[in-house]
This record gives sequence, structure tokens and C-alpha cells, in this order.
Amino acid sequence: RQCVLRQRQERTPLQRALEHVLKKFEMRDPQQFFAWPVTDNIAPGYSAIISHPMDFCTMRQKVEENQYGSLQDFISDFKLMCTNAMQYNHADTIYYKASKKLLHAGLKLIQPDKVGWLLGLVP
Ligand SMILES: COc1ccc(Br)cc1-c1nc(N)nc2[nH]cnc12
Repeated sequence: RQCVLRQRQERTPLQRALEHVLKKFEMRDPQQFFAWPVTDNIAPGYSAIISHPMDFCTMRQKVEENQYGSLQDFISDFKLMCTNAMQYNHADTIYYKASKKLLHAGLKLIQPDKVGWLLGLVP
């Protein structure tokens, strides 16, 4: 799997904050539908339908490689991951329903009242 994680390097305050939020998001995906990239053998034709795939492991790699300049960039990937699942899967599937639930739970977690202290860590 191309999602092999590199060894730990120095972390900026933003990276530490994003790792913390990512762990909370991952806990809302108990079936681990979003833990790894969706492959075409799991979901036929996926790569032809979804032009910008995203998953938690890729997000974690991007955090480790400091590819997120802000919380907003990180949240955009989270939304992309969820909306991809709602685009490919019909509304009556467990994947569509799981992604809708994950999206709402995740966005509730990053509301200012819930995470203000966390963002206080980032200068
Ligand atoms: C990594 O994806 C999966 C892993 C295991 C299993 Br069972 C299903 C999926 C999966 N299947 C479909 N159709 N759409 C998705 N959107 C996000 N996950 C999925």
C-alpha cells in the first residue's frame, strides 16, 4: 500500500493540532471505510468517476509531510473524502450513509467552541 507512514520527524504546532483532529475524525469511522484509498476492485470504476480520491491515511501522510498550510486546507480534504463517497455510492448504501454521518460529526468537532483551545496552540 502506498500509504506507508514515514518515521516521525519534527512537528510544527499546526501539524500537532491536525494530528489531534485527525485522530478524532478517525474514531468516527469505526468500520474503517475511510482508513485507506478506495481501490477499483473494492468499488468498480471508482477511479474513473472520482477524480480527486482522498482517505485518512493519505491525509495523515500529508500532515506528516507538512503539506497542509492551514486547518481549512485539512478540512477541505476531509470534506472531499466524504463527498467522494456520496458521489460514487447511491444514497441507500451504507457507504453513503456512513460518509454523511462522518461529515456532520467531523464538522461539529471543529466548531470554534469545540476546538478554540486547540487552535490557540497554533501561533
Ligand atoms: C476503502 O473503501 C472501502 C473499504 C472497505 C469496504 Br467493505 C468498502 C469500502 C468502500 N466502498 C465503497 N463502495 N465506497 C467507499 N467509499 C469509502 N470507502 C468505500
